[in-house]
Amino acid sequence: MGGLSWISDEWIKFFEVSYDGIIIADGEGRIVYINPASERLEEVDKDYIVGRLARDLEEEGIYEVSVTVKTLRERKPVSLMQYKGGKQLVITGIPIFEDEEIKWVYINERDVTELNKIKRDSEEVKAIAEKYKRQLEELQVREEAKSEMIAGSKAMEKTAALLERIAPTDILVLIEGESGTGKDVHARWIHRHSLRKEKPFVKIDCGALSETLLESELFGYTKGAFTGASTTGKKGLVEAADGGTLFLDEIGEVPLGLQVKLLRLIQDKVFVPVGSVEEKTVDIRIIAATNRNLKEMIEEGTFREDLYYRLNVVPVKLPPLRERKEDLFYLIEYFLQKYNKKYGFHKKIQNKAISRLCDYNWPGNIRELSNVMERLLVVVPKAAIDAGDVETVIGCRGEEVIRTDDDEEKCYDEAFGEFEHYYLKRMIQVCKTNGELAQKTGLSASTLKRKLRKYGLRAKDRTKNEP
Ligand SMILES: Nc1ncnc2c1ncn2[C@@H]1O[C@H](COP(=O)(O)OP(=O)(O)OP(=O)(O)O)[C@@H](O)[C@H]1O
Repeated sequence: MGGLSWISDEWIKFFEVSYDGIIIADGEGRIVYINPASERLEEVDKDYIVGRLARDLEEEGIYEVSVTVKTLRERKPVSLMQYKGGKQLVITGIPIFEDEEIKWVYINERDVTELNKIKRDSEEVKAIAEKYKRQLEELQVREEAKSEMIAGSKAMEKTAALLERIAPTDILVLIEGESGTGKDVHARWIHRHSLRKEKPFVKIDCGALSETLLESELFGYTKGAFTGASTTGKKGLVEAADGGTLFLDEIGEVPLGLQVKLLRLIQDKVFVPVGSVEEKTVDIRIIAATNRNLKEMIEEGTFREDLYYRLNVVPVKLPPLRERKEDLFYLIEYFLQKYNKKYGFHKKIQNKAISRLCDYNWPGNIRELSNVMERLLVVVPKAAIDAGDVETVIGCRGEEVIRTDDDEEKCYDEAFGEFEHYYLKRMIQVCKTNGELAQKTGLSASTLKRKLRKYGLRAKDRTKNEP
């Protein structure tokens, strides 16, 4: 091994099996050792290289740029990137000094072709994923824009006209309506027709989370704000909505403690992340929605009056479907087309079937109608849906439908009792509070209490005054 006789054979064995190329030159730049990996990477023969001066090999073109020459010249570690036979090599030269003179130059050569390919591939995969994500988002926006908001009845036409006027402003909107009446659809419509439409629309269901979780989801938290908090902290949804719209769904479910913080956000557009003392400012439009009677909640002391008046600048009331039967015809037609298109059908619906749909009370509102229409189209193997098919599909809900086929067998009291039982059960599902139940049924608290007991029904009320 020439000038390397001072290195033990054991060490040379390590060099020989190294995957990296290793070259050692002396202080004059004469190659004294080259390992098999370097021969392979540089496509050279050690018998031709060892004993030769690096600068001669550079002149001969064996090495395009000799790292040995460069290291000797610069007297410090040098790194170069070179291409050889389709390979990409990173070559590093390290001078080893003795009495301030360079005694040896140690050269390490690493093939980074695969590494770079993996990096390039992963960048390409990332770019493709990004592209698809963008396309998906665009598609979603277009789909959303396409999804119409059907408003056939006079009441809903008025609401639509109001929304058109207020959408381009930043005015606060409070949407009230039972579950499934279209609060989400209306909030998204306002955003899509606002000046913020290119910015995010962020929805949070305030009823789905505990107070602590809701606060950290909304306002985010700083690192280590609580046990289990991420070490980096987390941005909240309020910040995610910056520039766009924040849709606070089920606002009536926000606990009193958090209502003060929401008031501050609505009034001054400022908030404080959990665990922080610094206020942050955002530019957001707020739309809130509820299926609770907030006025009643104020009386009960469970909703702040100041927050209610702040939110309720423009109230949008969405009546239940049973109170706007005119819309039903348009909605039936809309869902018929929608699901025909989705499943590639050309099904029709007979007038008697429409009239049967109109008889139904729709406690689940438009969401229920949408589900029923989809089921009808999918499960009925006929070109035209008839009244019997509607009976079958709605009847699948068991006791939700009053069976009339054997009414003639019953006395008045029995038939009426069945109806009353069904009616009260439905109303309990629809009404959120006992006050609302009393108001909608027109029954006094004591009568309600008696009748509910008679049928073994329980109001799922959250108010204190049980009837
Ligand atoms: N005016 C409408 N035109 C067409 N489809 C509608 C309309 N309103 C609601 N829908 C449809 O009805 C379903 C329920 O609507 P949405 O989720 O907006 O109701 P919601 O009042 O927000 O319900 P919840 O209170 O349960 O969240 C959705 O599938 C929606 O697409």
